[in-house]
Amino acid sequence: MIETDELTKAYRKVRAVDGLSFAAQAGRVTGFLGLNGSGKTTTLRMLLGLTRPTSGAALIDGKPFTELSNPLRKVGAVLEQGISHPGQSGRAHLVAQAMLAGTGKDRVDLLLDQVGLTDAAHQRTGDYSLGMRQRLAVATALLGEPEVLILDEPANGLDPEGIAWLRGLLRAHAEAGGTVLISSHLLAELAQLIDDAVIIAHGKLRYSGPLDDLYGSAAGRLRVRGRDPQVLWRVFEEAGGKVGTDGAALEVDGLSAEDAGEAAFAAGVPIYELSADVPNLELLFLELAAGR
Ligand SMILES: Nc1ncnc2c1ncn2[C@@H]1O[C@H](COP(=O)(O)OP(=O)(O)OP(=O)(O)O)[C@@H](O)[C@H]1O
Repeated sequence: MIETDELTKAYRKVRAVDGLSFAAQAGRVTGFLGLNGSGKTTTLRMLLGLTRPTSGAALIDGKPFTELSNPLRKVGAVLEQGISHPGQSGRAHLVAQAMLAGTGKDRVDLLLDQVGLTDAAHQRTGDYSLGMRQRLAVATALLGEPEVLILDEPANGLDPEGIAWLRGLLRAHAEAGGTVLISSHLLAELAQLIDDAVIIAHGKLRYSGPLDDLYGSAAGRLRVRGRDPQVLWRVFEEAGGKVGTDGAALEVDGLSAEDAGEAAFAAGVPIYELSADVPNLELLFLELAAGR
């Protein structure tokens, strides 16, 4: 499990991270979301012991990274891409990283296969596409068979096939009991990958919880047409809805389609049309992430 408690990092002029408390649970894939400059990388760096917190705690299984007995085996991380030497092949890069981490070279070919780079194993990483570099970075993070994965913007540069691959990999890792924390500045990029979302703005927590609950809170507006709009207007308001009209149909906020249908049925008014807008998750994310 990954946990932060009132985590704060103050630079001279900015509080990059400001009293941030959240947890990423084992067995779940957690998205760490915020606009550019909201403090994501600073938080991940504190979790990885690369930046010292001004106050508060950044913990992995209850301990700061620097106090873990075997940190490279416990935590695999992708912080920025482009860490490999451009003249080195993907395979040579992984072999060198395995030596550095003391994990042995046995898993290198298996990992190349797992991230879909077997055919490009001997190609110079300088010639890799952005998506291939992301795959290599993920392979590097997996070298020590870590329980915890921390990935900064791993979906950046991946095409739909790459996203599907990443989803499968992260899902398998979580299902095996691992903890996954991945950051992005786009909710849409992570929507298919994550179970839980942590959203920050200006270093402060704005949302933490299941992605489904976020969808729930973004319940769409209903559009209703029926035989007697005036009666419907009244019964929807009595049921707790906020009612308006676009001239052709009633527009109802704050009621589920089920509640609206039942209320109309109870009032004896036939319904001709009842539809719900798809919740605009990106809009909701932008509102939360803007931190207003
Ligand atoms: N070493 C530093 N010295 C001074 N200010 C810093 C330092 N590192 C980060 N900051 C500031 O802290 C804030 C948060 O930066 P951070 O890189 O953590 O955000 P981010 O959410 O990861 O953004 P991005 O998605 O652009 O990487 C920014 O205002 C940044 O300018």
